[in-house]
Amino acid sequence: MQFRTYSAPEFDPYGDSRQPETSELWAAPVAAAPIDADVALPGSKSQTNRELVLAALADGPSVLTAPLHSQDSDRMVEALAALGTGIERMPEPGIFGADLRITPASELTGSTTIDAGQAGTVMRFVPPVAALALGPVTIDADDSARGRPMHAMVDALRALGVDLADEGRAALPFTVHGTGRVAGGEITIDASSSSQFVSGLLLSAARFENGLVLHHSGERLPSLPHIEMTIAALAARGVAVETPELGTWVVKPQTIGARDVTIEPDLSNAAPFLAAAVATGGRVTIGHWPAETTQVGADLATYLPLFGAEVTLEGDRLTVRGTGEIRGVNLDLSTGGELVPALAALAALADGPSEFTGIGHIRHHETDRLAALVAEINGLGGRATELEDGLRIEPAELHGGVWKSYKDHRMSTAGALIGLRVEGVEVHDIGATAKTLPQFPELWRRMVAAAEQGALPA
Ligand SMILES: O=C(O)C1=C[C@@H](OP(=O)(O)O)[C@@H](O)[C@H](O)C1
Ligand SMILES: C=C(OP(=O)(O)O)C(=O)O
Repeated sequence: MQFRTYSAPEFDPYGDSRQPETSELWAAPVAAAPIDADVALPGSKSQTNRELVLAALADGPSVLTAPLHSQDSDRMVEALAALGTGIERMPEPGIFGADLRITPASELTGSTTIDAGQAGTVMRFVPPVAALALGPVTIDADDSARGRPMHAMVDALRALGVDLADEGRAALPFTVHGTGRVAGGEITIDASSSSQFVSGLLLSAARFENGLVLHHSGERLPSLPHIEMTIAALAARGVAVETPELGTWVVKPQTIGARDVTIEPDLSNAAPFLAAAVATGGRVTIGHWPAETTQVGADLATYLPLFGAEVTLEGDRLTVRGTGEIRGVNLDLSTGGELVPALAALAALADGPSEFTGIGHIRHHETDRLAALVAEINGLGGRATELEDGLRIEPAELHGGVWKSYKDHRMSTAGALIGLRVEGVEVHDIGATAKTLPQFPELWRRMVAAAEQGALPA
């Protein structure tokens, strides 16, 4: 018998991840001394949400150890449970919440509504799963996220033979009229606004009757490491994705294997913490750093030395030491758009000019991140300008003021980073960090406090 045991967290040391936007201003703590801290981080959003989808489509139960518990992962759990997946919280939670046991539905069922919240991974990974369910599935998102691009997914599903009602808008909300089967076949999409269209289609493709031959036709393809993460997650479950040429992926119809997986810490959420060491000439160490990973946050180990930091990896502990100097950098961040807010905040504190390019697509993230970063950095006296596909940030004396988050978790953490060095920065809506890291305010407070009291254990 199918069971649906997912319920509100009994163990949630940091409160409800569904917390509403707060209108309060959060006084960003100033680092009175160079940061000197060990920081432990919860699981990767991108890995958690991929493994949840694959576990729901697999041929038997899977256990996820150390998954993320945040708004984005909660929305994914709820979406898959609404389609009939059994998701059970295991006893004896770790410091960041319970492990999860996922039991696939014998038949995915529709006649339900799914709320993607703000999660790009839910809005782009779940529609193909909904197409495999029997009955209509309406997918919606927060008001602030309804404008995020969905046309590539709408067109792709229709080309694969799926009946989809979108009132001609190619945007959320829309209804997928699942019949319990997807024909599949060969299609071409333009994924230049988000790699998540490719990942979302590949995750479900092995369950399509004819598999999938997917071509990307746009002028650029951002976030390639995230597509590699999708391919690696599929490979670990026995599903081969062939890439006969750049921009083409082939998946044959096959079984997705059940598998127990330990989720890595979220290395993109490591960005503001590691950058804090650079900003204050201090030290931050993050434990459980994976030796090998497809997470793009691993590139921080090559990016931060360009700003003047020293980076060392001893065992599974990555340490960043600031040298007191913060250099300007020129970086193509097309592979790692989600690192931009933290690196732009660091650049705003640098002694020389910086340029970040290859990131036009981040105008479609939680907010238009190029416009938001320019507005907020300049609002504190900085000198940031928008480029066609990026940002230029020149040195300037910054002053305190309100830093707006635009409901974007990475804007909130970028404001906190500047606030370490600039007195009087008040972040509007630090609660936005609940999207992927509900513990952020507490972890940040402890990191800053550790500067005066000695390092906290990871
Ligand atoms: O597949 C994923 O898990 C993600 C892919 C990327 O999306 P884009 O390609 O839209 O930038 C990234 O920015 C996002 O945070 C997570
Ligand atoms: C772009 C991001 O999120 P999403 O998965 O919602 O696209 C992000 O976390 O930086």
